[in-house]
Amino acid sequence: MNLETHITPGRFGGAAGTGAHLLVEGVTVRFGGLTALSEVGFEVPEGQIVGVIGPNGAGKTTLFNVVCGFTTPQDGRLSLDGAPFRPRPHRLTRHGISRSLQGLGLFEGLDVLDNIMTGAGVHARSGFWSGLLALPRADRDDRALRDRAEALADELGLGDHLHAFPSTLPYAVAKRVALARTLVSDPRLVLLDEPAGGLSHDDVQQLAELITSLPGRGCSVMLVEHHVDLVMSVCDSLVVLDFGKVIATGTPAQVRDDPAVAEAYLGAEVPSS
Ligand SMILES: Nc1ncnc2c1ncn2[C@@H]1O[C@H](COP(=O)(O)OP(=O)(O)OP(=O)(O)O)[C@@H](O)[C@H]1O
Repeated sequence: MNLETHITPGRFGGAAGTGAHLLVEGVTVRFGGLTALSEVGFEVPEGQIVGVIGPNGAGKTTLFNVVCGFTTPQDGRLSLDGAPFRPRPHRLTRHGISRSLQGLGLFEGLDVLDNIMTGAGVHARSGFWSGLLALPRADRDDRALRDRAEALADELGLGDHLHAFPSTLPYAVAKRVALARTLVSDPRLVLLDEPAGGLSHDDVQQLAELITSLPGRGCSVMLVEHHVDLVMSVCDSLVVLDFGKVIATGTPAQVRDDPAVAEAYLGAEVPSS
């Protein structure tokens, strides 16, 4: 479906920076006898959009899970802005990182605005005790977060849906709510896992517009995606995985012309544009 809304230029609040620098080195993950990732290395430079692609079972989700902290590699290192980084899923926002998972993952009992606000993470709120005791600082923080979530919802064309519940929304709108939730913490690195899944051609166009706006808003982006056209059109560089190994890296044009990539996608068309 066509949302008939467009991304309103603007920013999500906070000063635009350059985005974080993520470095992944020598990451190996084994599940029993199966090596899902073998000495994988790549980087997401400051303010760049880096796509991770590869055929089914190549290791994309496993790599995403390593960067989110869902999976601990048997070997390898991560660093963020030059410092050693050991990701923990519930502490990502403290590092200025935000992620969107496959599908929606929205809270059915919360309306759109509250769903977006959950993306700020607990650290954005006042301390537990001041919140529990309803101290003024908790109210102030809550209002500021609410204002930020509303402004972001407006930017993403969700202003008319603030008090709707997720189950009443068309899929593409709900997907946009999930993205707004990812962005409300004002991240410096956004990790996107198949954001185009289930979207129509027009919706993917709008998603491309949003993703390409992120570096200008102080975000670096790691994009794991099956939708090769999207990846080719928005990414500064690509990492191609096959059977858990990096088989190619480079600009979209370099990767498209790489025979190893064509072979890995055997039968699948590597787009010409
Ligand atoms: N928890 C797990 N236990 C055992 N094997 C796993 C586990 N997670 C992934 N694998 C295996 O690791 C390999 C890489 O899987 P992964 O899901 O990372 O690939 P992918 O590139 O994301 O695939 P797809 O595009 O189909 O989602 C596959 O062979 C998969 O079966």
